[in-house]
Amino acid sequence: MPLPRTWVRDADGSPYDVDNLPYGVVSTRGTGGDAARVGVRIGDRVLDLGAAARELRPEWTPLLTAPELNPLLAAGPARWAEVRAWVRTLLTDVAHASKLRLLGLDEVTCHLPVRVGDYVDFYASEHHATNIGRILRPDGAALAPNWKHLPVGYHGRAGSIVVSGTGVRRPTGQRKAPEADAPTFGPSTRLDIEAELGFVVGRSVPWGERVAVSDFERTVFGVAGINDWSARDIQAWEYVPLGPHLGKSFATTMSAWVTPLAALAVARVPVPGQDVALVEYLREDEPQGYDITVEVELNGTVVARAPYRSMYWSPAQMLAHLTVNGASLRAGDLYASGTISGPEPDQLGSLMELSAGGTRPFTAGGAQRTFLADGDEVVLHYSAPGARGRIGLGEVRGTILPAR
Ligand SMILES: O=C(O)/C=C/C(=O)CC(=O)CC(=O)O
Ligand SMILES: [Ca+2]
Ligand SMILES: [Mg+2]
Repeated sequence: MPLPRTWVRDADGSPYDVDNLPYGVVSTRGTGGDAARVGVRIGDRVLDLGAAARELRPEWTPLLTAPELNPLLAAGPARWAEVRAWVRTLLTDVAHASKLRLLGLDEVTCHLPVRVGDYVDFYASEHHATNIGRILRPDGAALAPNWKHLPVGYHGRAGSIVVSGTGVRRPTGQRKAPEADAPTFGPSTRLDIEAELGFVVGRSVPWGERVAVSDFERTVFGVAGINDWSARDIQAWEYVPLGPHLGKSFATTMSAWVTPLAALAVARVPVPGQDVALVEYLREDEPQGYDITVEVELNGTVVARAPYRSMYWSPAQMLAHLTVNGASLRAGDLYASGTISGPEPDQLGSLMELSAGGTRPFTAGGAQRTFLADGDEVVLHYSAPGARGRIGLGEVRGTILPAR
């Protein structure tokens, strides 16, 4: 069966074709702007879904005219499928063209797409965990004894999640060189990135219930790009024994576009292989990940291509773990995979790894770098195989502003 074609100019065959259709929240630029509402990206345009609902599906107005995706997320998987099928019809049947409003990407402001409730960050890459473990704990085992028995994670700070394009202020805090007697206070000198994949929860799950690994696809709505900015000097001094805190809570950048799982069916791949027996709630017949690639660009130079398909833990296992103690989920909760690093030296998702703990500078944008300098711009580009060529999952962009 031939794949449906869109009537939207230049969108057919582009990374944002009708097989993709990620959701965002947009308002129109210009005098005063207008109210933020849901939009769908098609080519280099945005379908105003709020306006389409008002005109054509008034019963869906509450889901699609909100300034956040949360009402759509909360509507559940049957509704997600209906809305997606409807959008595809609108964009493939030219009879609808005159009733729709398409906005240029350059005409809109993209807002944080989700009001994030709780945010958890995992540590699911064996390559990353091994590399970081060696750098932070050179005298211990690279992987802690728990690492292959449960997806290690911590609760992050939802309130400092910002949308792609937001400037990131260099944080100030305490840090202590290993040989120093006492800590000092000042701007971080080891500011880093972490290229991650975020999973946006749709279905609410009441307090006391668990999510089985088999319920992943009806619980998670879609994925977003995440940069978990990390101040390595602050982190190294503060993290014992409770884990990451102010070294990470100052900012986390999220892509403007949330790609529904429905768009990623072609990108499903088995995880590389889990080599220890797991307790029952983490057992998945064939744990599946995604063949998503993150290109890490620093000041215009691609410094790494991080392969999500190399992650050890599957997103379904992370979700099952997150709720096994009865913790509830709300529409709009977010969990991130942890830094994506592959086995090769050009597949590392943090500068800490790319610079061997700050000991081996590399070149980006014509200059030497270990960690980030003020004014540096980082862009993470996400893509995956689709039904006809690669699909785009948006970008995560941020420029470092000097410390206050
Ligand atoms: O091993 C540690 O002490 C710290 C690890 C991290 O900083 C990584 C983290 O935030 C989780 C991840 O992104 O993989
Ligand atoms: Ca992280
Ligand atoms: Mg962070």
